[in-house]
Amino acid sequence: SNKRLTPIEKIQQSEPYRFFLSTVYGISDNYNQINAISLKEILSPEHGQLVRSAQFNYMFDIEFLREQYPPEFRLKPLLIVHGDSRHDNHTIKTQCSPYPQIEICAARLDIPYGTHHTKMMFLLYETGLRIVIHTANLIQQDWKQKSQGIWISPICPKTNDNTNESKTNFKKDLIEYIERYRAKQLQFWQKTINEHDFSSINVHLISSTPGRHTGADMNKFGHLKLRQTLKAYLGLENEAQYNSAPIIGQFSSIGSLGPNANNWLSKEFLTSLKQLHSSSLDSPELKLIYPTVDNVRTSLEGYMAGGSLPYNMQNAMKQGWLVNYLHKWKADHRQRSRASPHIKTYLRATNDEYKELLWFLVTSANLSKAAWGVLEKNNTQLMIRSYEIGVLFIPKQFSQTTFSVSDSSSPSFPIPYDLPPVKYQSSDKPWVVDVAYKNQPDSHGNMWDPS
Ligand SMILES: O=C(O)c1cnc2c(C(=O)O)cccc2c1O
Repeated sequence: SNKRLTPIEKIQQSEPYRFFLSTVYGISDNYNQINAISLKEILSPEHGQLVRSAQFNYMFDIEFLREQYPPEFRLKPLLIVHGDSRHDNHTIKTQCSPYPQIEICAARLDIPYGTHHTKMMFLLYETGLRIVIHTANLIQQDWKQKSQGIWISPICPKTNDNTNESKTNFKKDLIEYIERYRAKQLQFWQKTINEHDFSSINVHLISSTPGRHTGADMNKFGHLKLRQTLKAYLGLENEAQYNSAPIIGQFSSIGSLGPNANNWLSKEFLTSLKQLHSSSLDSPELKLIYPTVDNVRTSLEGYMAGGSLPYNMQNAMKQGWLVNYLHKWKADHRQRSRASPHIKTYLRATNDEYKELLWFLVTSANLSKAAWGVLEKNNTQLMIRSYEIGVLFIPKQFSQTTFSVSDSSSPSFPIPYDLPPVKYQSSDKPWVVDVAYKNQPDSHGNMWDPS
């Protein structure tokens, strides 16, 4: 149908997953209705009377952000949580100075090269508290022609019984995440989260906080939290049939992964992604989705899209072995093959047909040790450099054994890209941000010369 849905209709229709892609300027409107939402629609006054909000992110354009709030909400208290003086954040104070209602919290980054990647909103309405966890910076270009992922919680009602936990332990995990900032401006929000009933939440929280996590803390963050959650909740009957079930990682940047796959990717990291009780010998296929140079060149933004794909030559040249794992960005079924991905997702399918999923994760975390953590000191500590946050969908929490992907059966899971993934051709190269591309013009007729 060509009916334009209201923000509330979009959220109702997205049940039970509540997982959206950002709307894209330049594709047919039909593909911006179902499981697609804009920042203005997320902040729409339709959801209720806003009391105050908090915006966790990496990059901010405060004027742009304010414009996305309805005029009547622009005077409400707003807390900005950012990483200390990274990127253009040293201008945060300047951008916020005209607005006394905006408070600023600089997240401590005690480990070098860590970043505050987390992208999250706390929206406190008179009727309750909504959490939004997503992948987009708060700048216009991140919400215009890219593929971004967004999970929108129900509005959790106020309660005086602070034990109202979800079956996924979401409330406790979120409070533990916030506590790691050790920031007084977040104490109000810790208290507020505690005072709301989270029992309607059906996703697990997978977050990262900077630190050298040991002992009981080891499984609280990063890839060990994912490993432990999958182990505890996947609960598969005769799981042996899934030992070689394929795993997909999809992201918008890649860190330094070491001289070969065994260094971290296919040992430590893959062990967490494939977590099933039986440590079977068959190793599942790990397929990685990351844009080719041609994906970027032919995208709606052209080479400019590559500015948000900061995979640098210094890392790329050390890990040529990675190309064998790489697959193109292709999202024809969502009409987003040209909407460059800034979303990050990880999933496991039941088999090579990719008709059903065992689990699905949308997160801020790219493919890097800084985001997911790396085991140190003989596997007694997990060292994480950055703040990250994401939500994990497990079929059991939705009273299903697997998530159906085919549109036929409902409620099919709204996957962001086409499955099965398409391997790089021999002529394909991964996009690298700091090299020039001058032999073929992009969709705007421009070349890319970063020097
Ligand atoms: O979304 C993010 O958290 C994020 C973080 N970092 C970058 C960088 C960089 O760190 O150099 C360059 C370009 C885009 C991003 C970006 O989008």
